[in-house]
Amino acid sequence: MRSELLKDMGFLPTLWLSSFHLIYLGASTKIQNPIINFFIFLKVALELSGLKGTRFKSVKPMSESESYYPPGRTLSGLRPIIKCIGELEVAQYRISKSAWLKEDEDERISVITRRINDMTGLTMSTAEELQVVNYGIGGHYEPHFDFARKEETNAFRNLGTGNRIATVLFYMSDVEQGGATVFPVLKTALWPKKGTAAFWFNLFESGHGDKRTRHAACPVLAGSKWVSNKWIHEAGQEFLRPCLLNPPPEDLTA
Ligand SMILES: O=C(O)CCC(=O)C(=O)O
Ligand SMILES: [Fe+2]
Repeated sequence: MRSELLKDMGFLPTLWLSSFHLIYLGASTKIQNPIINFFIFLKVALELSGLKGTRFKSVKPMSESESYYPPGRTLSGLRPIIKCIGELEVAQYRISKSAWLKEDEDERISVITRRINDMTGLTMSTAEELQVVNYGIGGHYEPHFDFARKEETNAFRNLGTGNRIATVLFYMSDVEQGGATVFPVLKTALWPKKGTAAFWFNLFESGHGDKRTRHAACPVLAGSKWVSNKWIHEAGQEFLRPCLLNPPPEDLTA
């Protein structure tokens, strides 16, 4: 049925087959209509790409030194995360620049949020702000989970909205070489392509973290990589993605 529909739409089959990455993990999803959701997905992803270059109030330009390495430190062993708000954070696990874009800052951000709600069927009322990330050459993010694991009892506590139930990752640019998002357990690589996006549930319906969602951003070898993340939280999803009492197999949880 889907392929018949796509044939009628002419240009879509290639996009659907080669550019659109949608990962479904867990027993079920509330994405009922893949065709409609595909259009919304594509539209949001393209709109996001169009945001590049926009000046946002909360995003202060970085000085030359901030956009490189912290003064007085050597390259060895230091991997700074450079935040566009001008703060610099040194981390062992990633090199990137990031900014959080507020709803009320630009009409396009709230439109995008509404579309993410349309395409996932999940409420955005407890979601985090949109995070835009840029990786230069060598920029990467080591394997991690987006959700807080059992032992990380304090993570997201200040938000009061539970764990990160799902992730939407938009690719806002192509990358000349490198920069794939890899899911080692799933043996899956998503190659960044402007206007595409990935969606996955981080948590099972029981609320347990899904180990299979472990992922990493491979180093950018040539070019520059732009992505944005929308992290959707548990609170408010009770009737949209009802809980299951049965826990998943222990070896799948983290
Ligand atoms: O840049 C990517 O491909 C993945 C980013 C990511 O996993 C994250 O920001 O949590
Ligand atoms: Fe991630």
